[in-house]
Amino acid sequence: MKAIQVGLLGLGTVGTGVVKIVEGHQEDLSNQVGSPISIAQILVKDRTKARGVSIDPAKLTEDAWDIVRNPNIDVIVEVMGGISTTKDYILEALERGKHVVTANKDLMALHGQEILAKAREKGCDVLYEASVAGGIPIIRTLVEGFSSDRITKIMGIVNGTTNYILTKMSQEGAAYAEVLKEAQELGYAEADPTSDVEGLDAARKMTILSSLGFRANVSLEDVSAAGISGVSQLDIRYAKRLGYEVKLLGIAERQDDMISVSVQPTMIKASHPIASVNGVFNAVYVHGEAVGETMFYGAGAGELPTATSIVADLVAVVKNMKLGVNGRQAQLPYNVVKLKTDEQIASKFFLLLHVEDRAGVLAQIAQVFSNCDVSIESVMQPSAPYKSSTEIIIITHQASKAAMNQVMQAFSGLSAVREIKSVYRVEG
Ligand SMILES: NC(=O)C1=CN([C@@H]2O[C@H](COP(=O)(O)OP(=O)(O)OC[C@H]3O[C@@H](n4cnc5c(N)ncnc54)[C@H](OP(=O)(O)O)[C@@H]3O)[C@@H](O)[C@H]2O)C=CC1
Ligand SMILES: N[C@@H](CC=O)C(=O)O
Ligand code: NA
Repeated sequence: MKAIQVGLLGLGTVGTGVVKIVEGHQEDLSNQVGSPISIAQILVKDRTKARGVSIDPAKLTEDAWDIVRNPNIDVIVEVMGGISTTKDYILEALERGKHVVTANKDLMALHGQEILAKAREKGCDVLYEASVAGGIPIIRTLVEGFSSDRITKIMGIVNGTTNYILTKMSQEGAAYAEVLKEAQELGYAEADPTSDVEGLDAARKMTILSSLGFRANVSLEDVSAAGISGVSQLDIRYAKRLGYEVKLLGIAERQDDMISVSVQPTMIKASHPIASVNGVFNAVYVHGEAVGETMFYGAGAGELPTATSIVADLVAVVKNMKLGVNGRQAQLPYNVVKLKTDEQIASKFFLLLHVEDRAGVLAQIAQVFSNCDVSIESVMQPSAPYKSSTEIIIITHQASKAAMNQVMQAFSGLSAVREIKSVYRVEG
């Protein structure tokens, strides 16, 4: 039986995992697809570098075109990362009739529609399960499992690095920079970890999830993103005291034909299942009109979990090859995005203010909320380490983002408010 020939672009954290799984599970894999799977060629930057797996050096190349233009290669597995040049390799591979499996959320969030359109034109598969929530089969779930439903909300912890950092800060009081370094050493963080900590990686993943879940042409510019670099130990302590956890949440919501997609550090009720997702683990909560609430949990990054999704996609491609149905599954969106305005996006909010500690200040603060038509759910004045000033924590009822912006603006002109220390969206 002729082996399926795979060209592997990249032999880093994920690529090494792919080699281990394809080799270690070879018998199982070939039983499922009816042919052996062989990794025929591998792209690396540096052929002399020591690798975590034993590789026949003759398979290594430093020139991607050797693989992309190799007529014997059936499937390209892209785990090298990067956007512009990588897109050229993938489009050329598709042009030549090769199927593509990729973990590259940066590329799929920015150029997914173009790549999927080319795949469809050429009758090729492009599968990208590993690109969101590493080892959790969430893309397959949205596309196939929920094909019968209308999804109204997707809420996810989709970045392992930031969840790892927030968990260590919350459970061990660890310092941000130190934990980020650990996450990098463990292979969770992106080559440039700014995209993890500033929310861009999660925004890219939410672009992919919301496009698939809402079957709409969501683009990265439609997603508002904020990261965790401003989250302090104080915020985490106050959140806990009030029964919340701080998590970097991607939140995509749909009401009729209006949607909103955002990524931000969020205070989530400790009793919500997503609040107990810790460490490098990811979770995606999906609400559908018919199914109600569901949640999917697992490792969101790391060598073997991510490689599991890559190899599962490889199996799907080969099964399609056997059935002669490649290229039929590329999901092109058929709903046109209408983004909610700030007046239409509503949530509860947490505010931590540093204010003057004298008569009438609380009344002035309450007046601002009243003027902006924002209703207060609770107020707390914890004991704070200041002399003539104090801290006030306010949790609002549901309020529009626009109304909260007005509140902030009013506070910045109020002398009794020395500083708006933090503002969080509140969920659950
Ligand atoms: N790490 C993870 O947990 C996850 C990663 N991903 C995505 O998977 C992809 C790969 O990530 P990861 O394995 O962590 O990355 P690494 O940096 O560990 O590996 C990248 C690999 O690609 C090779 N490479 C990169 N650029 C070039 C180039 N221009 N020419 C030749 N070879 C090149 C490198 O070669 P060399 O080894 O010689 O340096 C290396 O083997 C990324 O898109 C990432 O976002 C997705 C989910 C989880
Ligand atoms: N850097 C990413 C890796 C997976 O996509 C993360 O931390 O989740
Ligand atoms: Na996944």
